[in-house]
Amino acid sequence: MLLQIPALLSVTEAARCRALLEQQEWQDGRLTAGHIAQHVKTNQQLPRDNVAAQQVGQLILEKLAQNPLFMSVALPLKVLPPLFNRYAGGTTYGDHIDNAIFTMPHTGDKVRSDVSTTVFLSDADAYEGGELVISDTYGEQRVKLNAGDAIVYPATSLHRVEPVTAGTRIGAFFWTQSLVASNEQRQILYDLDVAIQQVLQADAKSEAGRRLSGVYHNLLRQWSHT
Ligand SMILES: O=C(O)CCC(=O)C(=O)O
Ligand SMILES: [Fe+2]
Repeated sequence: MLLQIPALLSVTEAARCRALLEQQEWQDGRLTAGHIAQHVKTNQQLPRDNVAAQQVGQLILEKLAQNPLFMSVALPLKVLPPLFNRYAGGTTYGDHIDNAIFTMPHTGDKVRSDVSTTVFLSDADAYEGGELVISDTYGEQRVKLNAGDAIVYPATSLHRVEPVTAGTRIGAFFWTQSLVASNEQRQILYDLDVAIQQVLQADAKSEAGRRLSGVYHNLLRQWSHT
């Protein structure tokens, strides 16, 4: 399931992050690409030890932790610190599937990528092209969001970023290991959560809401791994 998270960062926050990141020294994205990505990746990235990138990454992690939509759809167990990329002058990232296992900086903890996220930091009208094209069970979804908005999608999906033919696209991207590895089970839990919130908004003391909430937690107990 693809889910948009509107205004994960405010327009002002996104502009401030973008201004800071623009001044940094960007590297060839191929440096961090695996064998297959080497051939399809021409974008740029900031190195993990870039201090400005770490600061913006920290802000994004704090915003995620306060975002009910992200918590509900991703059910995060471990979130890798965000990385940053830049596309301009026709650069692109062709079709690929993300690596399954990453290493958490500092701790060396292994993280399985269940959920992929891109946070758009450039305004959609600031560049041409640059759509994130994600293949899911219903076909190709073309995603191009405003600065501060994020898209969450299953890490199992084939995806690419179309060449940016004018202007510059800067974004953050990162992977999350979910408490629930299965896309299908996460989708069921998300739909159930949305329904429960609707029932409880209409009637905070709803008996049905209380029972459904119990079902949610009992399913999560069965399906989660920590
Ligand atoms: O730039 C994006 O939106 C996605 C980047 C991406 O797919 C990756 O780095 O694996
Ligand atoms: Fe990717």
